[in-house]
Amino acid sequence: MYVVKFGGSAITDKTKPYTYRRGRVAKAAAELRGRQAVLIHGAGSFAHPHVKAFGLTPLGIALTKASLRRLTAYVVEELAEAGVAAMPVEPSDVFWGRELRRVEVLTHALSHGLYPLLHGDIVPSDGGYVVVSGDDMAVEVARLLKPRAVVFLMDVDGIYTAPPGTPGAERIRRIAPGLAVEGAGGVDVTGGVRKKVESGLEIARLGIPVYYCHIEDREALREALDGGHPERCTVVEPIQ
Ligand SMILES: Nc1ncnc2c1ncn2[C@@H]1O[C@H](COP(=O)(O)OP(=O)(O)OP(=O)(O)O)[C@@H](O)[C@H]1O
Ligand SMILES: C=C(C)CCOP(=O)(O)O
Repeated sequence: MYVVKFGGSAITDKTKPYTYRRGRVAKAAAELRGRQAVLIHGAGSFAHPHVKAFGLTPLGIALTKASLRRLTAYVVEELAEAGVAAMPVEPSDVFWGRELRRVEVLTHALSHGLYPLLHGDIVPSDGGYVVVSGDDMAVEVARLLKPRAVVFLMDVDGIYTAPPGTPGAERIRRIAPGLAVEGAGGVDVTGGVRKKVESGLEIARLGIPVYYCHIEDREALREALDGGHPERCTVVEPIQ
């Protein structure tokens, strides 16, 4: 069993509200057929701009949820066309803050041949409502279900020392504890690449390998899922 997160930067254009990048999920889905996986999609330009503009006000929450439902529908339809039957799981039904309280909803779907699909969202918590990133969800699902690997699919081929394309930015092959990087794609309210690296290290501390790969690089994804060492992804080796 695997956990795969389709990053918001990979499936939407985070510089323009509501821009779904059709075709990208399908490419990755081709490598998921025949394997068990919990899927997560990022919020991208369907939710980060709402949270930034309206915060966690009642109207902000309502608008964010509405636009995430649209994005989830696009992802589920595209997965289905590619032969991957996803079961969208409403995060606020199973999470309380960062805690996944109803993991059986995911395992039930897996045992019925479905791919449970979560997404970064606003969920209830002790203090009211909080934003929980899909990256945090990947950590929590990994903690409870101990997948063989966790893969973060991005619109770049891994984690860089500085925003890709800036002078001197280099791709990091292996992430070691203590690494601090900054950056994000477009509008982002959940910590961008720093959060993604922190989440990867948390997962590696559970003894699970983590890969950051380009969503369009099918070969690299296949290698990661097969337990290989894809040259074209950034890797976090399990920390024992
Ligand atoms: N140091 C860096 N390493 C890798 N990517 C970076 C870096 N700095 C900026 N980026 C940009 O960050 C984006 C990926 O991070 P982001 O936080 O947007 O993740 P995501 O998971 O794809 O999005 P979401 O949070 O919406 O799910 C890419 O568009 C990439 O170009
Ligand atoms: C902005 C919201 C509501 C969730 C963010 O989730 P992410 O895109 O996975 O970081």
